[in-house]
Amino acid sequence: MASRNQNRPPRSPSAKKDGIDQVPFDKRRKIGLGRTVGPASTGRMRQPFAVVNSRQDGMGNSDMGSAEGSECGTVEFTREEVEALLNVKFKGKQFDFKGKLEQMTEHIKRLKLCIKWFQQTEENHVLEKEKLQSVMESVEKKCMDTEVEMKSKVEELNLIISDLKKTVSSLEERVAKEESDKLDAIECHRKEKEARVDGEKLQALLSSDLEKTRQEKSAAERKAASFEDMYKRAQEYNVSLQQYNSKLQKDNETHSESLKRVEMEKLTIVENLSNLRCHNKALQDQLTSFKASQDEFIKQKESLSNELRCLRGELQQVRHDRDHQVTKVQALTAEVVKYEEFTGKSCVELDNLTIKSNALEETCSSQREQIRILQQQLAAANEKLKMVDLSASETRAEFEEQKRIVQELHDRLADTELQLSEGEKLRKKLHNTILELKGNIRVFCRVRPLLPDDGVATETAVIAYPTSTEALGRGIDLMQSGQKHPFTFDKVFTHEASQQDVFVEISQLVQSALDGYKVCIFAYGQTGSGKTYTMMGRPETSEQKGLIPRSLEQIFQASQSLQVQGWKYKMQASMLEIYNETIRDLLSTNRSNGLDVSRTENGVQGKQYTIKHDANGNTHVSDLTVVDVCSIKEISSLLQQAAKSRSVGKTQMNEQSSRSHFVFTLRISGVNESTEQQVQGVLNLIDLAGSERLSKSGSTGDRLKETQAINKSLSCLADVIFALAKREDHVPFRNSKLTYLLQPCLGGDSKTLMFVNVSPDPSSIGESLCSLRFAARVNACEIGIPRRQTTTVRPSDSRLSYG
Ligand SMILES: Nc1ncnc2c1ncn2[C@@H]1O[C@H](COP(=O)(O)OP(=O)(O)OP(=O)(O)O)[C@@H](O)[C@H]1O
Repeated sequence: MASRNQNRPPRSPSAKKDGIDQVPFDKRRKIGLGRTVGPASTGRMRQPFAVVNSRQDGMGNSDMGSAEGSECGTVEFTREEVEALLNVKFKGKQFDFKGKLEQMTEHIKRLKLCIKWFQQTEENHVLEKEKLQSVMESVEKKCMDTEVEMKSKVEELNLIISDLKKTVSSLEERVAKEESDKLDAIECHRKEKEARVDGEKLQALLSSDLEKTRQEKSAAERKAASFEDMYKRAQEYNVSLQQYNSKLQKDNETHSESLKRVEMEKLTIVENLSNLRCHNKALQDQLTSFKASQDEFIKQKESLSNELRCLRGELQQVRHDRDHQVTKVQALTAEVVKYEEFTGKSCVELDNLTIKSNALEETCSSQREQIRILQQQLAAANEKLKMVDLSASETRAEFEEQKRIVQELHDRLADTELQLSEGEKLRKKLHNTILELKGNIRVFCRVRPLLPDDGVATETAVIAYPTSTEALGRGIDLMQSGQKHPFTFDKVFTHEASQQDVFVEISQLVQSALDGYKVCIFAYGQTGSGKTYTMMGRPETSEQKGLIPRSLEQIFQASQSLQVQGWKYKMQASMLEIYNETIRDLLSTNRSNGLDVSRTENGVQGKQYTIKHDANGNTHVSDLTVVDVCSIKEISSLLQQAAKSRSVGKTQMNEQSSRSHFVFTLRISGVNESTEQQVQGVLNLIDLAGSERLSKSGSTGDRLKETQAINKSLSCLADVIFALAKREDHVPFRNSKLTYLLQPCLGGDSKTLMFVNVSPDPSSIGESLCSLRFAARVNACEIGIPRRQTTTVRPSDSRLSYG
């Protein structure tokens, strides 16, 4: 025991003053729940062992002796030396305790040196890492800046390029459009010209036709005039012929009268015929001549009539011709008018087209000018683009260079990270070794938020969290009457920490229950500090579920995913509470008035449960209901049943949930049929009753009895912790049901974690200080070495059973 005490770190005077067994920061920082299983880890601290050095002469007087003399920090260890140091075996005769003690002292000194060296190396590593990270960050920042700048430049350029491309394409489109317009206009112009020429030709033709027609018209008019003259003359001639005819008829009448007279005369003459025969003959001759002249006149008349008829026909023809010519003239006149109109229209159209053509020519020339300007602009833009390309390629080259540097730094960082991870592995191994040598219990502190019932403004906060690097996330300062009480734990959760945040920190611990470790998590703190909230929470809401439901969910999920590796798990759950130093089975189906009952020959009586620990450190409570569970659903219903059992007890006996200690136990047995491995883990999740000062509680009667029972069991817990901390020969585990139940967790080979729950309410500062002091003591307490329960089974023996 004396030699173990030499290994312990010196206590700070302030810690002593506070009555706290404080462990220095650096040492505690490495404290964790390692799970190294090997020849070294399976050995217990209390077992005798021999020292064997890596570069040794068999008695440990090796090169490491050089390290031994210089504690100032110039000593260095190689990996082999460290491993040799971790795997030392002490030599000597069986009962040469003195020799062995010396060897152990030597070995412990070397271990200290090694730990010191490692701490320095680790600090150096951390410093180097930080340096590298800062360099890396600055370079990455620079690089990112450059990248961002580049990106923005490239984007800008891309924008300019796209703008220019758009402009060019739009201009090209416009040019093409203008060209096509121009071509259309030219085509139109050409067509118009052709139409104009055709029109002109047509006009000329029409003009000549018109001229011809005019000539024809004038000829026709002349002809018509001549025909009219002729008609007039023919009419006149007709009139004269009619006059002549009437004259001839008159003459004929006169001649007839003359003939009559002649005949009369003939008669006279006949009378005077003879006389006148001659005369008659002459007269007859005269008559014949007259007849001949009459025939001739008749003939002449007939020929004149024929001529008149002809002339009339001719006149008719001329009239007809004239009418025809007049209609023709009229048609020609209309045609002339039409042509004149058409020619006028064509002229207007031609003028319009000429104007349009002129306008188009003007547009063409202006567009030609515009195209020229745009081409100039394009050339300038191309020039600019070239420049920009040049600068972009320069920037790209710079970027590539930066990228290369970043890559180099990445590589260096990866190397360093590799080194660090190697170091981390070594650190973990050393840490586990330290933990195993020290057998510490981990302590997490959780501060609940201020509740409306606290009735205190946040300004009067009495809890602060130090922000120094060494205490960040691990320190908590309690202010009481202007005095600061600093505490450091493995982890401190502020009032802002969620249930998930808390669970993340313990999930590894829960996982190790599946790996065959005994795991115990319990919550300690004054009434109303948040123990039940932390352990159970509100299982019905996913965000406020506590550690118990979350742990069980994880256990079932992990056990299922391990099935692919050949693992088969069997789980058994039990739940009990310790109320007034009495164990109560919360899953018992025979409950009466909140008490478990059993029927005996003498009638019904309360069950007496006894706690037993076997050689493997497994705890058994006689007659306790143990239920096989296969799913989280089953466990949830059991938890509900337990909650009901507790609440029944509460109602009947006017107790509060905090008036009893709640213990949930899950036994996990795993068999791997392929590797023939067997593990047995236990997960104990405990919600302790709330500590309360009698003076403050003002309890009386049953309530006073409960408070006294709680305080007694908690003070028994404190006694056990203090005895363990002082490494006393006798640890009073049996003084209370709670401590006896927790014996394997506190003094055995469990991985144990204590939550100390603290209320931020200033009126609770006294209790908070007590809780924190107690927790600090627990933190400094050395318990057994976590040991994994694993065996290799014969395939036929793979069925598990509990005693
Ligand atoms: N972290 C937290 N966030 C929000 N509310 C909390 C938190 N911790 C505790 N509370 C609330 O504080 C109140 C007291 O918490 P809880 O019942 O868990 O305390 P307790 O320590 O178990 O008390 P007791 O010892 O009397 O059982 C409850 O209303 C709970 O919801």
